[in-house]
Amino acid sequence: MAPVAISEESGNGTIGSVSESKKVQANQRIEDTRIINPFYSPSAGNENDDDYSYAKYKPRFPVVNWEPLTEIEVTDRGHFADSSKTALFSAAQKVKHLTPAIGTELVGIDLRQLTNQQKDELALLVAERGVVFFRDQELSIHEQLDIARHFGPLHKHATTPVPREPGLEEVHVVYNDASRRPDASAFSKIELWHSDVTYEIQPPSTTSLKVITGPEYGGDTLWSSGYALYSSLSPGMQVYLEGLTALHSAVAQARGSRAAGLHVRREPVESIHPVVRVHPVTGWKSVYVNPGFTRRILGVPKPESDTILNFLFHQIAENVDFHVRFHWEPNSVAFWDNRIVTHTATFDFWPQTRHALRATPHGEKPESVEDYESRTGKVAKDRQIEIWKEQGIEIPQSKKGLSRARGYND
Ligand SMILES: O=C(O)CCC(=O)C(=O)O
Ligand SMILES: [Fe+2]
Repeated sequence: MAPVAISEESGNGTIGSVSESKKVQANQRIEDTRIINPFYSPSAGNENDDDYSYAKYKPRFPVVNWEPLTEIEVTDRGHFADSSKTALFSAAQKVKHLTPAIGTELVGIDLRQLTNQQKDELALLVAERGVVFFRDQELSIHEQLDIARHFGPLHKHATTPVPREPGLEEVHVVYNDASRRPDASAFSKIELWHSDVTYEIQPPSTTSLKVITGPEYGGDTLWSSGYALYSSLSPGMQVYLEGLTALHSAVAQARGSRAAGLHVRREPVESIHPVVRVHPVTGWKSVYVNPGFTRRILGVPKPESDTILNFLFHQIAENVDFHVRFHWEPNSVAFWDNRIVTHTATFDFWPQTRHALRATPHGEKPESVEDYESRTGKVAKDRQIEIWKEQGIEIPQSKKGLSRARGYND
C-alpha cells in the first residue's frame, strides 16, 4: 500500500505573511498534495470570520521547533478504578452500549463535574469499550485538557494545526469548511483508518475529541475494535501475530506537510511496536497495526508483510461487527483508547463546516504479550473469550485445542 498521510492532517492552510508569488507557489503545492491528504482546506481561515464564535480555535501552524520526544513514566489511571465503576455509572441517567464489540454512550453526565474517582472509572470504561460518548457537553477546551492531563502527559502533534488562541499547542484542531471540496476520488477509505500517531515511542491512550461546530447530518466518525479483530482470528494466526513487531512511521505525514509549504515542528520519527499489544489495565490482547502509519512487519519477507498487513487493514475497515459509527452534534465528546481502536471520519458534509478539538495523552510504551506476561505474571486474554466465560456461553470448538495452553483448552 502506498504510504499516505491521514485525516489527522485535516485543517486549514493559513500560509501567513508571505509574498503573493510565494503564496501562489504554496497554494500550488497544497493542491499537489491532495492525493496525500484529501482533508486539507487550503484557504480556510483566510476569509473574514468575525461572526464565527469559535474563530479563536481555527487552525494555525506555528513556526516553532520542538525537541524529539523521550521516554516518560506513565501509569494508566484505569489501574486505580473500581472495576464496577459505580461512581461513574451512578451519575449517569443511562448507560447505552451501542454494539457488543465497541462503543458506549453515557447520558446525563456533565464532564465538568467528574471527580478524580469518576475520571479513573472513565479511563477503565474506555479501555473496556474502546470508545465512550457524551452529548451536550459545555466543557471548554481548557477543561478538556485538564481531564486529558489526568490520564497522562499531553502529546503535541508535530504537523497538524493548533488553535489560533495562544497557549494551546497541545490541542489538535480538526477543521473543514466550504472553501475546499474534498476529492473523494483521490483516496481509498481503507487507507484513512488509523490510530493516532502510532509512530511515537509512547502513542496516545485515552484521547478525547469535542465537536464544536458540525453538520446536522454527515461528518460521522467510525471506530474499529482491535480487541474484536484479535478475537476474530484463528488461534494459529493469533500466536503467529503475537510474535511479530511492525514499523510505524511519521515520515509520509511530515513529507505531506512540507510539500504543502507547512512547517514541521518536530522531526518525523519511526518506532517499532508489537503487532499484538496488551492493554495494561484490562490485560486483553489487541491487534496494533493501522493503515495510516504501519508500514512493515519486521523479520518476515516483504510479500508476507504486505499480505498480512493488507489482510488486517481490510478487516479493520470492512468488518462491520468491529465498528461503531457516531453522529456528532455540536458539544458531543468522544473518548477513545488509541491503544485498542482505530478510527476514520466521513467526508460527506461539504460545503458545511465541521470543527473539532482533540486532547491527546501519552500512554505507556506498547507492550507485547510476552513482555506483559513476564512483567505482571498474568496471562494476557482474548476479550471475547473472557466475555463468553462471564456469560456462561460455551467457547466454540474452533477456539479450543488449537492454541498453546492459555487456559482455554477445556
Ligand atoms: O474528524 C474526525 O472525526 C477524526 C479526525 C481524527 O482522526 C482525529 O482527530 O484523530
Ligand atoms: Fe485520528
